[in-house]
Amino acid sequence: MSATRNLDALRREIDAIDDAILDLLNRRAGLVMEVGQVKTAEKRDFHVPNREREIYERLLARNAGPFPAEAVKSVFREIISASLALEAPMKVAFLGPRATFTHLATMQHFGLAAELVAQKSIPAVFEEVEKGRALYGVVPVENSTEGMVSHTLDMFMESDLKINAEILLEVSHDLLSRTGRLDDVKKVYSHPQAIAQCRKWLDNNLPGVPVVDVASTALAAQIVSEDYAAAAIASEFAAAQYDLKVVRTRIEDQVNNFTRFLVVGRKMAERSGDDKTSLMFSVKDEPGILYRMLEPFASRGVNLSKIESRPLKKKAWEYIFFLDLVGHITDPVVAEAVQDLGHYCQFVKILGSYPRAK
Ligand SMILES: O=C(O)C(=O)C[C@]1(C(=O)O)C=C[C@@H](O)C=C1
Repeated sequence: MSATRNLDALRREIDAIDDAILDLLNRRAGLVMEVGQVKTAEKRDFHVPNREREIYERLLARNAGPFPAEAVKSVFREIISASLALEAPMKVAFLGPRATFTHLATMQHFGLAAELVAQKSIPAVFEEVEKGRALYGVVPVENSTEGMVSHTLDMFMESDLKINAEILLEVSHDLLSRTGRLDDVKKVYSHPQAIAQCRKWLDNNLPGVPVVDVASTALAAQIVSEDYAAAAIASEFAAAQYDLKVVRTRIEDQVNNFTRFLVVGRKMAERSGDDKTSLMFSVKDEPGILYRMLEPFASRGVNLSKIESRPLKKKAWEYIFFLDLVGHITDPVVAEAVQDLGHYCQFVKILGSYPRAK
């Protein structure tokens, strides 16, 4: 006799476990609904990112496998997303159209039960949140295939929204078409940055085939859904959305291609213990100023993770700086350094302290 149990017996046991999981999920949902009533009575926020983080961290530390850590995170992200929707529906605006990488990043961060609303532009995403029609907005900020860093950074010059979180998404491009055959492709559509990221692959595999720039990878997929002789460079997710076949996967020239997105909201995020702070400022135009504006951070050992400059639109040759540092604005050394920086600046604006994405 074999030591392994037969398939029917194993499946019966799996069924019993699934029943127990489902019963527990419903018991959990009942408690969450009670939490919702308490929050309504006490006028508290329904969405509590710090509590969610605590749950993930506790479970990931507890998990001994073989169920993969990544799957623990995604299963519980959906459980919590659906639970929150039982308390109060949560609306999140993102830079659309649907099936862009921003859409993917938004789903990854908020789960599938949040109500995700596509917007036509970065200013429209900000406006939805400013007017209170959405609780959060998601926009690309760095190395993006959907939009430029500068558009998002410029928004903070006028807007008082705060950065609540950052999302890092590994961006991978597929070639998509109606037929799924490389020989049929007589034209390629995509966003200019996606095209740039797949340049070598295109030269080697589709030499001489015209490549057309469009506003987003999702729009490329939409166009191709009506043209049998064309292909789009877009995500695998766009293939499903626009009923396209995958001609080739992962056609980007560089692996490990990450795009960074920002989640903006009307309030400051709470401290998580491993945070980052973004700020913007403009300095007086005088000799040695660049050196002096970095000194308050260097002398206190505050780690700067990024600095960018943008021309001030109203005045030629004057610049605004965007700075990311490691730490929370309520950390004494960070607060002191920022206060010192203020002595050399026309203005300093804190854009938010938020958990560092891993
Ligand atoms: O603990 C809470 O405050 C809840 O609302 C419950 C819960 C959860 O499902 O665990 C749901 C949403 C919140 O963002 C955090 C946690």
